[in-house]
Amino acid sequence: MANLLELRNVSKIYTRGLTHAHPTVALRDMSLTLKDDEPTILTVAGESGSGKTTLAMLLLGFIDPTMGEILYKGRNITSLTGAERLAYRREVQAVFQDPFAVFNPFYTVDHLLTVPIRQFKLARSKVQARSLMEEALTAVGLRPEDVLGRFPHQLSGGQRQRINVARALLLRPRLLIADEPVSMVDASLRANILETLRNLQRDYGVSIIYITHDLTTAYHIAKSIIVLYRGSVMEAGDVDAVIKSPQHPYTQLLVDSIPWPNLDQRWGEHPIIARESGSTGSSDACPFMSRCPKAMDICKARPPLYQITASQVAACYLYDKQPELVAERLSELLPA
Ligand SMILES: Nc1ncnc2c1ncn2[C@@H]1O[C@H](COP(=O)(O)OP(=O)(O)OP(=O)(O)O)[C@@H](O)[C@H]1O
Repeated sequence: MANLLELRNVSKIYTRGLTHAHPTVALRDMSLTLKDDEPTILTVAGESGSGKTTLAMLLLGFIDPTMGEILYKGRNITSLTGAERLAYRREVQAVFQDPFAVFNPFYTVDHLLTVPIRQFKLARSKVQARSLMEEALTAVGLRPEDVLGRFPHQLSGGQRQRINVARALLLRPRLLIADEPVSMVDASLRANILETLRNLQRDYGVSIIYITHDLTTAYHIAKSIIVLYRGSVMEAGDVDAVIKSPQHPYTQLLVDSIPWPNLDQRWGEHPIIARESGSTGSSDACPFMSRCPKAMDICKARPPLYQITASQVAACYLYDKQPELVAERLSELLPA
C-alpha cells in the first residue's frame, strides 16, 4: 500500500529577481513518511526562520520544491491530474496561526462553512448542509446554536480557531497541516484546541502535521517530532525520546529553553529558569501545581494536555498570592 505522504529529499531554495541572486535555502534535503493506515500526529518544531512555513506551503501545493519530490498516496503532487488535484485539495486541509485572518467580517459563520460544502458538493439539500455543519461543529466541541448565525467579531479567538478546524473537518480530510494553530489563542484555550486536534486524529483517522516553535505543546500532542534548524533536520524520532534525551545540541538548547518558572522568583526580577532536565511537564514536575494539592487532584483527573493550562493558571494566581483561587478557577476552566 502506498504511503499517505512521502517527502523524498525535498529542498526549497528561494532566489530574488531575474539573476536569482542571494539564494536562501529554506528547506534542505528533507525526507519523511506518513503511513496511510496509521493516522498519527507529527510535530515539526523549530525556531523562527527554520523553514516550518515553507514546509506547510510545499505540502499544500502553494509552492513547488526546488529539488526532490512530494508524493501523496504515491503520486507526485506537482503532476496530479484534474480529478486527483481536486481530491488532494479536499483531503489535505490546513489550519493557520491567525484565527481572524480567514474570516470575512461581513459574513456569518454559516457562510464560512457553506462555501466548502457548496464547492465540493458535499450536500444535496439545505437540510443536509445544516446537519453537516452541526456535526462538524459538535466534533470540535462547539455548540452549533452558540455559533451559527454569528459574525466573527461576536466570537472568541478560541471559538474562531475551532470553527477553522470544523471547516477543515467538513471535507473529511486525511491530512491536516496545522501551522502554529494555538500561538495566537489565549493560553487558557490552547489545551482545548490541541485536544480537539487530538480527537480528530483518534476519532476521524486524520493525520496531522503540527507545526510549532513550542516544544511544550509538541510534547503533549504529538507521537513523533522533527526538529528543524535553518532548513535542515537536526533530529527526528519519537517525541518522548527526543524531548527527554535530545541527542543534538540544538535540540538540547530548545528543550532547555522551555520556560519553567520558579515560584520563589517574581516575574521581571530574575530570568525565568530552564526546566530541570528530565522532567516532562507533568503536574508533578510543575512547581506551581505542587503547591496546590487540591488543584493537583483536579488536574490529575484530566488528560495530561490540560496540565499546560493548569500550570499557567496556577502561576497567575500564586504570583498574586491567591492560592485558594487556583482550584476554583481550574474547575471552571477544565472540562470534567
Ligand atoms: N518568499 C520568500 N522569498 C525569499 N525568502 C523567503 C521566502 N519565504 C521565506 N523565506 C526565507 O526562508 C527561510 C525560512 O522561512 P519560513 O517562513 O519557512 O520559516 P519559519 O520557520 O516558518 O519562520 P517563522 O516561525 O518566523 O514563521 C527564512 O530565512 C525566510 O527569510
